[in-house]
Order: sequence, then structure tokens, then C-alpha cells
Amino acid sequence: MPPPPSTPPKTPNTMAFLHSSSIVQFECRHSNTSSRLLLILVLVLCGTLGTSVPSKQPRQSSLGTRSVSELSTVKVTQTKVQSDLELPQRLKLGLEKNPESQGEEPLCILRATAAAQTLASIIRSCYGPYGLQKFLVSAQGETVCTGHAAAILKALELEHPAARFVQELAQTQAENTGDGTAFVVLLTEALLEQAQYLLWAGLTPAQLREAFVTATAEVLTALPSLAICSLGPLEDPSWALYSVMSTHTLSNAEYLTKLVAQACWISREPNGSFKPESIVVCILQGGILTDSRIIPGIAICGKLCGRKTEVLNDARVALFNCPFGPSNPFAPATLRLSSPEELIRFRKQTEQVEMEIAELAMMGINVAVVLGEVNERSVDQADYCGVMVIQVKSRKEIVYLSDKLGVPLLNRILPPLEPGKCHKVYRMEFGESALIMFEWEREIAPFLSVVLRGPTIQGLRGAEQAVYYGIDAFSQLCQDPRLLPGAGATEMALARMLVDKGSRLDGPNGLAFQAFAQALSSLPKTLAENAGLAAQSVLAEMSGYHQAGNFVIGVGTDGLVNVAQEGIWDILRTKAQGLQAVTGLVQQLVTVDQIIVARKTPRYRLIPQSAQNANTSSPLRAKFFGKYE
Ligand SMILES: Nc1ncnc2c1ncn2[C@@H]1O[C@H](COP(=O)(O)OP(=O)(O)OP(=O)(O)O)[C@@H](O)[C@H]1O
Repeated sequence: MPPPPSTPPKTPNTMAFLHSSSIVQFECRHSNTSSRLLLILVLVLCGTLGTSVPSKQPRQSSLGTRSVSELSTVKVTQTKVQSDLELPQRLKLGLEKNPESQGEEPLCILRATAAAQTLASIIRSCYGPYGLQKFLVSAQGETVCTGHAAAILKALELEHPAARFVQELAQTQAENTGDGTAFVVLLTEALLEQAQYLLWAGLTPAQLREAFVTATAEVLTALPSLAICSLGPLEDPSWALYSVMSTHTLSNAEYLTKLVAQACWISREPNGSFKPESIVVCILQGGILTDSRIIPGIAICGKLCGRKTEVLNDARVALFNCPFGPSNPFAPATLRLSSPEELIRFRKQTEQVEMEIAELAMMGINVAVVLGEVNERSVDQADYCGVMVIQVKSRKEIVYLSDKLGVPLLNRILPPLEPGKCHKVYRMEFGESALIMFEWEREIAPFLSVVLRGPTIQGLRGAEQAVYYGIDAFSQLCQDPRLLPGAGATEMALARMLVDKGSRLDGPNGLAFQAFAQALSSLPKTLAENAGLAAQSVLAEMSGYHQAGNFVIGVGTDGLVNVAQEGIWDILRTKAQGLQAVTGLVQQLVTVDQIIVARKTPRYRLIPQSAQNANTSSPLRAKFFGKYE
């Protein structure tokens, strides 16, 4: 059956943007018999299903990659499940646990699998465009509604070391590539589950590790050959970013994708390189999302304190992480200043601050950004000296400015050795609200702000995160423009390839290839489950298309879709990094046999002098063990 009709592909346009003057303790075992039976059954299904379908044309074939039409004509090899496994004596036929190996259960991996399963069960429902959201309630009582795996993982406090490893790995993936967080968690869990079956079947951890290394190498070698299109150097990147952005936005995905594409495009260096840090995302409550704008320079939410409201030429900025005024600027002369001595001290402090402000002006500082209370008299002095005073609302903003302007955050009112320099600092109105802009004179601004508008802070935070994901995705594409078929098509294509190759291999490698294939195909299965489809039959049908060589068939809302026609793409670099990270972790976890937890509070015991002399055989030992053991 051919895949359902789909919308025509989006045609990428060459962009011509103007450069603007721009848990849990885990201790569980699984019903291993049923899982093993299921594994064998699915392997048989994967091996024998095969339906030939006409393939659809991809959007573009470049960088020496094969076209889909070529691939669909590739002869499909019928695979068979191993009937005669040449494995060590501990292995019984059919992945069954050898009774002689009773008592030798790889307990640690079992618990690691259970830990990963618990973590995956939290993330699974969020995977893909039909994933669900979760309410995250922070320790401060702030509630966020999100489907971002990275945000959910960050909020989890995990106990089991394996779960923490997976959490860290997924977060690193999110930080490095801006995508593939859920992919990392789900694939790790699926691979650990398969590893557990293989250990039950009798492979030793060392054999399993070796076999997984071979299977990983096979997958990573095959992956680039599945990249059927790439982002051209002068192309509007919207189409390539859409899949990444759409899974992170509930509404206005198209608008946000275009906004990010435009910001990324403008920020590109003339040589085509791109620095994600050159884009600043600023959220401003009010209006609707489509009121969002791209502005050259850095926008921050801040309050102007004095009468000097702009510096329109040669702004020299100092940043202060302290009150702008004497240390107790508020409640003056009422509650705190209860004695003449205190009043004298306060006056002295005020005079001292006034001198410091005058010194700032003498050193050429004309903009002071402050995180802390601002004293009115000190602001008067700043006005008198021609210093513009801006009070920022959050530490995040002042740290951001410090980073971008390359100026240190000072804990006293002192002139910095080198001020932060920009052309202009001024207030810009946005409807009822306003932002403080730091602008540069250069034709191509070194920084660009995406100002997001919206009625709720929660909605804006979600949009902000989606924009950051889009920027990171573009950064990945600047390093490698190749794209893979999305919607689970790549995972299924890799799984088919592994099943084919594994069926021709004997021993642990054959089994590991098939187990790896099984783990990979769990990802399109999750997409189908989250879309509310009959996952097993969708998977079987999809496997058939792929066996026939049509590897652009993925999982859509209503069933199978041609991802090339639908424009659903995954970034090759992101997927490769995710696969590498996951397989590295799994190879490590399968060889762990114990968890050793260090004492939380060290108990020191004084060793008698005589025993000390006997035990401390060298000065080094004495240094480390000293008087204590
Ligand atoms: N419109 C779509 N239809 C079907 N599948 C899609 C669509 N858009 C994206 N996908 C697929 O969804 C999967 C990615 O889902 P998701 O973004 O939730 O996971 P992730 O990238 O691993 O995690 P995260 O985005 O939270 O870091 C990919 O396989 C991608 O191809």
C-alpha cells in the first residue's frame, strides 16, 4: 500500500534579508520470558516482512548522497533469524537464559535498565510532535508547562547513578546541539533493555561490549548515506529548522521558525560561519507572539533611574553587582538611623559614593548598569556627572551583558579597568512596555536581539526555549548542512540495515546487530504511540516499506507519511552526536557490576602514635593518611 497522499514539499527560497545597521530507588526485575518472546517475534517479523512500494522523490540530493529513487530499486535481501548460534557454552539457543547461569544474573545492569526505564517512562510521552506537556512546579513554586525533555530532566532529582548518567548525557546533548534530548534518553533505555536480554542469553559483558562497539561502528558508518538533502549556503533555512522548532512550540511554529531563520541569517558572518551567542533572546510580556521583532544590538529589560535617559554616541558601560548608593540606602533616617553616630556614618557613606560616582565620570563612564537597590541621592549625583543609571531586574541579564560587553561585574562603585563599549544606549518603547537597547555602530551588528512578545510569561518562556533550540539547530547546520529523513524514518532504515547485516553474522555480533535494530525501531514506535496509532501494525507496515528500499517513509499524524514530501528533517550532525553519546554510555554501563557509595560524612578516628608510625610507610602516605584512617 502506498503511503497516504501528502502535501507538496516546501520549496526553499533563497533569502535576501537586509543587513540592518542589524525518584526513586530502582530495584525491579522484568518479566523476562514475555519480553524475550516479544523480541524473537519482532525479529522474525522484521526479517520476513517486505512490501515493495513506489518511492517518492526527495526534495534534493546533494553532497554525493544517493537519491531515494535509486535506493528504492536496491535489491532487498530476505533476512532470517539465526537458527544456529555459535556462541560460548553459556548461551542456549533462542536468547534463553542458561539454567546453569542461575545466580550469575548481571544484577547491576538489571538495575541500570530499570533506572533508565523509569526515566524513559517520564520522557516517552513527550517525544515527537504529538508528545504531551508536563506541569513542572519549581522549588520556588513557579509552574511551567513544558514538553521539552531538557527542561523536564533538569527538574528531576535522581538517585540511581545510571539514571543520573543518562540525565547528564541527555542534557549535554541539549546544550551542545539544542536537540535530540528525548532521543538520547529513549535510545539508551531501549539499548540497555536489549543488552539485558543478551546478558540473560549468556553473553558475557565483555562480549556484549565488543559486539555493541561493532554494531555502533556499522550504524555510524551507514548514517551519512541516509542524508538525502542538505541546506544550501544561500538558502532560507526555515524549511530545515521547521521540524526542530515545531516539536517545541504549541502554536505559531511557522512564524517562530521564520523569525529564527531570519535572525540566524542576518547574524551569519560574511564567511558563512555562525556564532549562536551573537543572538540575544529577550522576552517582554504584552501583545501577542506575532508582535515579536528582531532588533540590532542587545535588548534588556531594565529601568531607567535618573534624568539621563540616553547616550547617543560613544557609550562606555560599567556593570555593578551592588547597591548604587550607601549600603543601607532605604529606610534612611527612619528605622535604621536611630542614633547620631549612624546618621554621621550614613552621611559619610553617601559622600563616599558621590565621590566614587564623580570618579566614574572622570574615567569616562557614562552608563552604569546596576543589579541592586538604587539610592535617589546617588542618582542625582549620577545625573549631575552625566552618568546614565539603569537598574536591571535579574542577575541573568547583568551576567549576560558582562559576557557580551566583555566587562567584569564589579562589587563596588569603581571604574572598570576597561569599560564596555558600544555606540548607543537608549530606551525603546514596545506598546505599553519598554526595553533598554545597547546598539553598535557597525554595519553588521555584532549582536542581534529577538524580542519575543506574548500575553503570559509561561508562554514566552516556552517560545524563548524554542528559539534557542532553533538557533542551536542552525549552528549545527552551519557545521554540517546535511539532513536525514525525520519522523523515525532514519531509525527504521538503520534498523533494517542492521537486521540484514546481523542475519549474516554468527556469534555475539549477529545478536548485537539485531538487538541494536530492535532498540532503534522503538523510536518510530514511540512516535506512533504518541500519535495515537496502532503502533505494532504501523511499525510492521513501515518496516515493509523500508525493506523494499523506501527509507523516506516515517510516522505521521494519521499513519505513514513520505517525510521528503512532508518536509520532516532531522539534522545529521545532531543525530550522529546523539548516537555516539548513547552507545558510548551503554558500552560503559554493560560492564558495571557494582555501585559503591562513599560514606556521606567521613568518620575520623585518631590513630595512636605507635600505630601511626607502623602504618605510615612513606612521607606521601603520611601526608594523605596522616593521623587519621
Ligand atoms: N511533523 C512531524 N511529523 C512527524 N515526526 C516529526 C515531525 N516533526 C518532528 N518529528 C520527529 O520527532 C522526533 C523528535 O521529537 P522531539 O523533538 O520531541 O525529540 P528530541 O529532539 O529527541 O527531544 P528534544 O526536542 O526535547 O530535545 C524526530 O524523529 C523528528 O523527525
